[in-house]
Amino acid sequence: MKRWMTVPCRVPDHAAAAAAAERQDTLTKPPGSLGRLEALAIQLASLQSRKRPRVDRVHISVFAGDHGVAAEGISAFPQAVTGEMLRNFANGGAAIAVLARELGATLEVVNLGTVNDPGEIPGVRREIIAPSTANLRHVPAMTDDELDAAFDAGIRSVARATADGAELYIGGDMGIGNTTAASALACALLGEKPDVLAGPGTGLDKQGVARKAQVITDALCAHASAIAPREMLRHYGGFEIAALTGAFVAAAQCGLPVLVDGFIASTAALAAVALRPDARPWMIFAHRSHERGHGRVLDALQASPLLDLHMRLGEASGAAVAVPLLRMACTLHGSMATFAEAGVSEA
Ligand SMILES: Cc1cc2ncn([C@H]3O[C@H](COP(=O)(O)O)[C@@H](O)[C@H]3O)c2cc1C
Ligand SMILES: O=C(O)c1cccnc1
Repeated sequence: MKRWMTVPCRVPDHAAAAAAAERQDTLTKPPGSLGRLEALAIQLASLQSRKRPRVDRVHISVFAGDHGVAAEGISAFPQAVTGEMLRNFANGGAAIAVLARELGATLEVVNLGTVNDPGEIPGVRREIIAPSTANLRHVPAMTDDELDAAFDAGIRSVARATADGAELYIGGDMGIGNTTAASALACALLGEKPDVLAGPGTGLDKQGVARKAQVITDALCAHASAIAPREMLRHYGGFEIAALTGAFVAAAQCGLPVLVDGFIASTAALAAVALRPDARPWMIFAHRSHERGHGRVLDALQASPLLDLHMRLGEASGAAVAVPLLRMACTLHGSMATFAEAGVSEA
């Protein structure tokens, strides 16, 4: 285990949570009537160590990487799409680019290795590890060095977010074939069967999903010796998945709250919690993806996501859509009048 992984995560500020809870009960509403918005404001207060939390400054990092397992025909789309989407992120046409603009969030896109590499593009960071991971059906997806490089990419993105004064960190994924990698990783971490976790991804038909489940079954058999979470991540993961794992641990270590996106990001979060259980309090789960395995992963993390919009895109899009809810929770908490201020009678 590398040294950074041994650094403990910050402990949420329970006094700030208590102060925020106390303030909630003085606001002009029946106590508890704003439901989960109250809990969110209190949780953010404890994570930001502030009586009145804010999520004005949002940092979004989208990590892209290709997957050797794409050779097994487990995606409805060709592998070239990963590289092509990098241009679309940079040109502002991808879903997450539109949402980040709408939110006034910082969006950075990190190319960790794509077969159809677009080269230098303004607005895309090049942190190439290799053109692709290896085919996890037969061999480990990554070498030790590649895994560490992917972790580092995630850790560095958190450092940039912190330096930029971010109040919330969001991580996203782009990588054709990554629902297969994430499903395999989740199967390994949870001891679950492939047909419970494998879903259509970008739109496989029934036969395609059955093929995908078989590929994962073969992988679990080939890598039965990968027992420790780090080894599971190395054997089944991808560059972008490992970067997200590294980022989530790093964010928890430096006390930056994380809003977790869909199936891919949640599986990276599951790996992060397997590596460092004290990272879990720093995660807020944005939405329930329509991808089949997400429910099982959320259950394992004891997470109740904020939204269920049947989204199944990744790219951090589901997390971005949930940001306005966090902002409204903070604004209500910070700006509502108290009973005393408004001259309203209490119960
Ligand atoms: C145009 C396009 C944009 C995307 N943005 C995210 N994904 C998402 O879908 C892919 C995973 O699904 P699978 O495992 O079935 O390949 C990943 O790239 C993920 O980020 C996209 C997929 C496509 C096709
Ligand atoms: O929920 C996700 O993260 C997801 C689902 C399908 C395809 N790509 C990502």
